[in-house]
Amino acid sequence: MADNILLDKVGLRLGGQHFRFDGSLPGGAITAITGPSGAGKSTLLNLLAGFEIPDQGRVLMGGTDVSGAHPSQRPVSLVFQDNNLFAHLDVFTNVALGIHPSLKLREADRQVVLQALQRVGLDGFAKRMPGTLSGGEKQRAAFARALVRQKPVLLLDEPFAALDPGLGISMAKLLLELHRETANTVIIVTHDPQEVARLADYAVFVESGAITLQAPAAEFLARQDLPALTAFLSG
Ligand SMILES: Nc1ncnc2c1ncn2[C@@H]1O[C@H](COP(=O)(O)OP(=O)(O)OP(=O)(O)O)[C@@H](O)[C@H]1O
Repeated sequence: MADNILLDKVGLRLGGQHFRFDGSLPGGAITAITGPSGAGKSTLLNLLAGFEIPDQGRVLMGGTDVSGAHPSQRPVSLVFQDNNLFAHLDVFTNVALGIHPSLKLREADRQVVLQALQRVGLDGFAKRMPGTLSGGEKQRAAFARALVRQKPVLLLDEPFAALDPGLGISMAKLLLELHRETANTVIIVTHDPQEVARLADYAVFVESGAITLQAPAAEFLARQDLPALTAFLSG
């Protein structure tokens, strides 16, 4: 299950921006990606998800080169800050899309969806439409869909940023619980140093389109030699 991720001299140009990512993210751990606004955190996640394809270098997951692979062919599931759900489909269907994009579900699949909803505390929400859910409930539904996909790598782009702090903390707890059960590889982009402390085993700092530090979370949070990191940590 534990897929480590290797960014092997990945180069990408987007408009006037040039990104160069070189590093490795440990399998089976929670890695936080942090850094100043506009540094390239989402771009790094998009390279992992397959929404961006490198101009140079390679992306490896569990030893397999996925550099040119379509998002659906990668061992990843995704949870973003918002826009995770299709507004015209009920919660059950949104989650079921994680199993089969065609929605051809067997009875066993239906049970898996219902169990995932129960797991994230959305028992009884199957028929609700996304527009009737709170922000936290929408995020729970997105987690349920990521759960049923059962992919070894979970990518999250600021999944709690739009939630109020209390809800963000309870969602982070849910993420930790799910991670302990599955021992999957979790990569989470966050602006919040407290979230790094709360969640991450390992952390990566991105500055001006490159990784400038990668370290175990405790070491990362104690580093005082990178001015941009010091600024980030002091909020
Ligand atoms: N498709 C694109 N074309 C041109 N420039 C882009 C494109 N995508 C991203 N950029 C630029 O690349 C830089 C990095 O963007 P990215 O979204 O990865 O940063 P970020 O670290 O996630 O920022 P934030 O914390 O503000 O979300 C930004 O300056 C952005 O404007």
